Amino acid sequence: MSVHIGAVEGAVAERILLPGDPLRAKYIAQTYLENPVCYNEVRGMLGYTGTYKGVPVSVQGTGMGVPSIAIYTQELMQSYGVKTLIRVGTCGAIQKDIKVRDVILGMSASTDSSINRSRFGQIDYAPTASFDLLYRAYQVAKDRNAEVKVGNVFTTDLFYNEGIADLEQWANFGILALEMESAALFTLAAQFDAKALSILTVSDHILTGEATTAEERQTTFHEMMEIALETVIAE
Ligand SMILES: O=P(O)(O)O[C@H]1O[C@H](CO)[C@@H](O)[C@H]1O
Ligand SMILES: O=c1cc[nH]c(=O)[nH]1
Repeated sequence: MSVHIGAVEGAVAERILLPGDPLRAKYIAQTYLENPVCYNEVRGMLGYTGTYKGVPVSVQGTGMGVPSIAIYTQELMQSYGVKTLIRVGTCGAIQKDIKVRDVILGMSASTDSSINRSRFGQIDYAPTASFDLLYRAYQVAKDRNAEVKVGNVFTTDLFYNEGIADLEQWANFGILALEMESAALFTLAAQFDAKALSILTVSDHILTGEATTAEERQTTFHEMMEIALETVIAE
């Protein structure tokens, strides 16, 4: 057991999907995994292990934001030996040519979070996904004829950022979408010599105001879930 995860040793697979929403974790486990067993209910942050096409795979909710995902991913790698981590999250698009429900592979994650400034002082570290996972996910998407966008996402501490964030500047510098966890995931995976990637579905468009419902975010982003599962078992 670790501080925030109640699983016994060996109960978590080396390969894991990480949605922010614990009910998305439950949905993925019950929809895609064979014989899913719930290994964690501490704080309602559900975690399951089962098999996907015969390969042991876990799926663990991480909660929202950098501090929350940092706790879960560090404990998963440090206490349970997790080695391959794919975030399956939602994001808000800030580019005109990206639509609601599009899938984004996060290659890198810029951030306004202070967490890496605490770690690295004046150095601007560049949180980067695993090339192996990114390449594999891109191939999986192409084989399925799924269009994916690949690029730099923005991990923000502020979900409600009206009047604070300069979205136009971020868009002009190539940011595809905003979310709240990838920079921490990529940084910690590097520290623990693990591989990480973020696969995101656009749940809302920040420029147009188009949005999906909580129910849709929980249960309908199948393209992202299936690309992630096919990628994680190939590692
Ligand atoms: O849908 P998830 O994976 O939680 O991701 C996004 O949704 C939450 C905000 O609504 C943040 O966690 C953000 O990163
Ligand atoms: O972090 C997020 C997630 C979805 N939509 C947003 O605008 N921000």
